[in-house]
Amino acid sequence: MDKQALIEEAKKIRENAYVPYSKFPVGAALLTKSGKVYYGCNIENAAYPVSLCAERVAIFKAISDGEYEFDQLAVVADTERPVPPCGSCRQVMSEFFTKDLMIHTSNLRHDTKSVTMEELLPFSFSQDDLESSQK
Ligand SMILES: O=c1ccn([C@H]2C[C@H](O)[C@@H](CO)O2)c(=O)[nH]1
Ligand SMILES: [Zn+2]
Repeated sequence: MDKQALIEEAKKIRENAYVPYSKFPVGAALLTKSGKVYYGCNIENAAYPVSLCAERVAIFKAISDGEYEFDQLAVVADTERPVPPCGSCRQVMSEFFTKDLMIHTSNLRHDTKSVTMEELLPFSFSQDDLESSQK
């Protein structure tokens, strides 16, 4: 599956978003190295901060299936510019994605900005930092 097809998948799953509060549906499609696609949409809650973004739903679904090898991620929302993932999602991505993994952010007009994990979250806190203090 190529980048454009993955963006289309993200656009489709966006329709399942549960967004009564923000009315801002987002879709994410995560391709594994084995060729499987994990889908995520944002799911909100009356207790606003409990809501989860589309990206994290897709990643957590994959991890809970025992999938850890990822190829690329697409994220789509109806924004003016390609939708930028939030900081919390960037941190979760950095836990599981290699620095060169491509993240394609897009809007409904298919304006797309593709960045690497390293570009999306440089100088990220990681397991290495924890380990370096556990001597
Ligand atoms: O990249 C993003 C940005 C925002 N949201 C969600 C969180 C919330 O449900 C709504 C408005 O912030 O959009 C995502 O799912 N992904
Ligand atoms: Zn997020």
